[in-house]
Amino acid sequence: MIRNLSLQSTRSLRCLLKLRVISDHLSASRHSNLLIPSRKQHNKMAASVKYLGQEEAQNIDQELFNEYRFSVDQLMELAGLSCAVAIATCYPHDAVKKAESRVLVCAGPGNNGGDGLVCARHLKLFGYQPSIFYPKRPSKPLFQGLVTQCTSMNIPFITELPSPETVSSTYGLVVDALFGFSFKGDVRAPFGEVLTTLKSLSVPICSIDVPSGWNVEKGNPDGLQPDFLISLTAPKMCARLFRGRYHYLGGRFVPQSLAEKYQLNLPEYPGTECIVRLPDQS
Ligand SMILES: NC(=O)C1=CN([C@@H]2O[C@H](COP(=O)(O)OP(=O)(O)OC[C@H]3O[C@@H](n4cnc5c(N)ncnc54)[C@H](OP(=O)(O)O)[C@@H]3O)[C@@H](O)[C@H]2O)[C@@H](O)CC1
Ligand SMILES: [K+]
Repeated sequence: MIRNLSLQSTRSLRCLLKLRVISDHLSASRHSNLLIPSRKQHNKMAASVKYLGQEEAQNIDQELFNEYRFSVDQLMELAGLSCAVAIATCYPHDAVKKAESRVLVCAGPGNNGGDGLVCARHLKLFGYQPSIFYPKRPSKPLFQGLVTQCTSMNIPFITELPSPETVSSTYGLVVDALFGFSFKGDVRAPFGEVLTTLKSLSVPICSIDVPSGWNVEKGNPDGLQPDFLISLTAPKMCARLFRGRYHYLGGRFVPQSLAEKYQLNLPEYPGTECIVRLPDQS
């Protein structure tokens, strides 16, 4: 009798889990049925897409700039746009709980932060109400230009990061653009407390390229646990430990010869889309 019961309960648990996966796909694909690869494609991607080490990611970065002569601005614009498209796909206006779809973008001192500024600008154009927290700004013209563009589009910059409770009650979504694949060692001020605040939020966190504060290869079990991750160019090794709901690939700018040289085995992007969903790692 007990055996039957437990058998039944495992069966019903399994079908509940299946329903959950289907409903997740349906809710995300409600706005983007093109972006959810079939189960077959999923399996193919899971099997073959390459997860990059930190040095490899930096080498590809350098090759894009030095061999292929891309400018940082070009890649950052494409990367930031893909972040905004993926976020809008997964968190359409009605899903961003707070009134006027308020989003807080936390930008760091490097190019990951630059992606965040570009993402904020595109989210504004998509009808979201982004604000930006940008505590440490590089003095380079690229970043000054990005700040000017945001300011001229009435995207406010906040100078202090409020308490987790205030952030969670003011914004429906937080974009983590603090650190990407060049994060190294223990987090240095002023970003330690920023990460502590982000870890205590009760609203979804969308991480760009790498969940900030994670070791790019080994991850960080005590670190941020974002709901959403968009890997740029190709996923980093730590992305294998991502357990949120949405994992996307963006930054559709990799020349075939470079993809072949590093055997990236990137999945196909559907049609003209600038993002593609990657399979869950669970
Ligand atoms: N290549 C591509 O395909 C593309 C790459 N793109 C984007 O570039 C990102 C990589 O950008 P990135 O190299 O500027 O490094 P990033 O991760 O932003 O951080 C560097 C900054 O963080 C700081 N810092 C580091 N460790 C720290 C710590 N423990 N505690 C505190 N601070 C720390 C470090 O300071 P430093 O060590 O130099 O003093 C430096 O200021 C990549 O993830 C992607 O998002 C896209 O734009 C386009 C396509
Ligand atoms: K990040």
